[in-house]
Amino acid sequence: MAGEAPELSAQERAGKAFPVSWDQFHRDCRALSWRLNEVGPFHAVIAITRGGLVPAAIVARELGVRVIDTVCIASYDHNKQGDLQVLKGISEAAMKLGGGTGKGLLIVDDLVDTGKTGKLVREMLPDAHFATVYAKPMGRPLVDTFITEVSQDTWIFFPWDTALSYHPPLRDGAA
Ligand SMILES: O=P(O)(O)OC[C@H]1O[C@H](OP(=O)(O)OP(=O)(O)O)[C@H](O)[C@@H]1O
Ligand SMILES: Nc1nc2[nH]cnc2c(=O)[nH]1
Ligand SMILES: [Mg+2]
Repeated sequence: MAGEAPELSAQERAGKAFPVSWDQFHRDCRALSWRLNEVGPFHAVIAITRGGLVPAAIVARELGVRVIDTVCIASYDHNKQGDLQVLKGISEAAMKLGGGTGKGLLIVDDLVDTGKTGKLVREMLPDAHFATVYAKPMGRPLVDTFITEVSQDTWIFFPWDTALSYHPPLRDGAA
């Protein structure tokens, strides 16, 4: 049939799936906190929304940090990456705590993929420490601390985006 092939989403292009349960995510965030405890103390945590909110809450709890700010960035519309849009910047109060360059601040996100989101936030806070739970090779050089590396052709499914559902058996007719 004539016509263009439908554009593949980032998730379809990735091919491999890496589903993460709440338990696993919590364990990985605790492991991240252990590593960050060697680096801190931090004056404040800056969560890159929305995915960074969940690890930021866990890490802030473990490290005893009570000042939490957000930088709100939209890039993936479901699973296609578009232009980055900063919907809310870092607050004046958090900027002040980081001396204008982010020194002593901890940026937290769930993952780096292409690194575009992380690069943008690093430009806002060049002296901050940037931590993610997961990292793909393209974004990895931007991150100071992370827990698990997954291949570039893997799509990570977070527990807040998924639900338990029926899975058919491997062998046809075995159901
Ligand atoms: O390294 P990159 O290729 O820039 O991708 C990484 C970003 O993509 C996801 O956020 P998304 O834009 O999907 O928004 P969300 O956090 O609101 O889900 C993820 O939470 C990271 O912030
Ligand atoms: N959930 C999810 N969001 C992403 N945004 C960019 N890469 C990913 C990924 O692997 N999983
Ligand atoms: Mg995000």
